[in-house]
Amino acid sequence: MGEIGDYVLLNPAEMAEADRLTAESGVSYARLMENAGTAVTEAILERYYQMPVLVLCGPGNNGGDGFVVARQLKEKGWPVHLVMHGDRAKLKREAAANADAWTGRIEAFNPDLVSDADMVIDALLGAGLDRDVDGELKTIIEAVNAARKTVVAVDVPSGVDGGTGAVRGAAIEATLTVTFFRKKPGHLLLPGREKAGEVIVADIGIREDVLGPIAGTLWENEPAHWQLPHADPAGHKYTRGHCVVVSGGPLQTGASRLAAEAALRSGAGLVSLAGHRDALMVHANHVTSIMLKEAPQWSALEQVLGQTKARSVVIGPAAGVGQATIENVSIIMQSGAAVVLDADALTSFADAPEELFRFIAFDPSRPVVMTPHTGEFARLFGEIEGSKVDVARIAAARSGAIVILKGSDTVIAAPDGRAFINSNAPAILGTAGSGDVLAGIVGGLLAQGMPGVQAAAAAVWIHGDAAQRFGMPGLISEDLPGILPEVLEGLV
Ligand SMILES: NC(=O)C1=CN([C@@H]2O[C@H](COP(=O)(O)OP(=O)(O)OC[C@H]3O[C@@H](n4cnc5c(N)ncnc54)[C@H](O)[C@@H]3O)[C@@H](O)[C@H]2O)[C@H](O)CC1
Ligand SMILES: [K+]
Repeated sequence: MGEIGDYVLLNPAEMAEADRLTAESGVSYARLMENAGTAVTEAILERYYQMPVLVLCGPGNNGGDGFVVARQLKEKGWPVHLVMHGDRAKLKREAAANADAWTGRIEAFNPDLVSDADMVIDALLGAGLDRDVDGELKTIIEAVNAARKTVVAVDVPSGVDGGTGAVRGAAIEATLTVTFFRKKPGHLLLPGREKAGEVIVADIGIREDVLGPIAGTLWENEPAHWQLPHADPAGHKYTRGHCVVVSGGPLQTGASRLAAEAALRSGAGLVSLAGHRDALMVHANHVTSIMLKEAPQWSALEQVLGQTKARSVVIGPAAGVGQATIENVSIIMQSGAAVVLDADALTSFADAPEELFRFIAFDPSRPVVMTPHTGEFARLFGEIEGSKVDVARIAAARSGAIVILKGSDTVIAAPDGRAFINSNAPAILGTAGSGDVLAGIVGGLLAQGMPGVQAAAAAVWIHGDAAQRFGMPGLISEDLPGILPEVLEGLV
């Protein structure tokens, strides 16, 4: 496990600042570019035997890195062709110097060069991408993608915005991307993540201490960021916290039961399902260690929360959209318990999101975590401009809740601006009930007193790791709670 700072993600402006601070400390840009090219060459030599390679260089420093790679591979005896897009005479300083040091030809693009190569090095555009790709550049990118060669991208696949993961017009589909110093958000956010292939981070001599002044608040979600609650040897089920999960009606009990099972498996000392008697009778056919508490309406739920001393409450999974859920949310928000708002608990406020945000503001001392997918998110927050990280951060600030914006690139954002991009979730996790399990894991961790942001980030990672451990097609949500002990054992 690394340090938190290892997982910070730098957007292009922050990366430029890292370069500048490094240059100030006496490491030249020429040295950084040489090191960048060398890192790419080494990654290639570690993975591949010699083969015919086409290096594509663009008009900026990304192209400069390409000239370094071309020179080094040629020195190793590789057959290298090199194409430059843009005007050779306009290359600046270090890029121009490396173009001068290239002893081979600079060729004009022609699709046969792609067909004749077995590997393509993509050094067309990196952090300097500032507009959509079109014209010859787009033709080159499309020709490379159509040829299905091994493609090694320098820094980011050209056309992917390193800050947001957006594809600007067209983007290279890389097999391997070698980036420098730290990953960029665009390596983890879709669709950029799918274009990048394997991502490796190379040390090019940028000093670690430059991170201090940059002080990024966006990280890849990794266990280094959180500490699971210790099971105190002197503790008992009451000290490990009681999580109450609100049930749906008798024909909609599965979702809340999945959440309850996940909460218990995540280490909550006690878990209760609360709802109508009819629904509890259905649950009774399925659960053993989970308790059942009658709470046909908000006033009874208030009593249950008091009697159980609930430390966390999960509401939403098939809870029903409408007034009853709104009233339940209102009562839960005043109980002092940490709260997980999912699914129907979010949709119930589609017409009056400000009312929900007022409930959240009742008591800023207890965490509220909301777990929307994109549809639920839009119902509460409308259309927000920006990357998935921007959007989640704005929603967290506006609502006062910790927002888990779900997807294969789930983003966790806190009202104070801290955010995490999760990257360990396999595609098999997109299955019915998967979100209910996630809500339950968050509830289980909150019941044990874990701070809200950490509980949210840990739950998302644990959920992804459980699916990875299942590792086969055919995963159903019922499989997940049973895998949680294995995941948790790996973390303590
Ligand atoms: N970060 C580091 O420490 C180091 C980075 N290196 C490499 O440098 C690039 C970033 O270089 P920069 O010159 O800033 O940008 P680019 O090479 O990505 O491109 C700028 C160039 O491209 C033009 N341009 C932008 N968008 C388009 C477009 N859609 N179509 C056509 N042309 C476009 C723009 O006008 C400029 O002319 C970084 O990624 C690293 O690879 C260092 O070499 C090592 C140190
Ligand atoms: K590139």
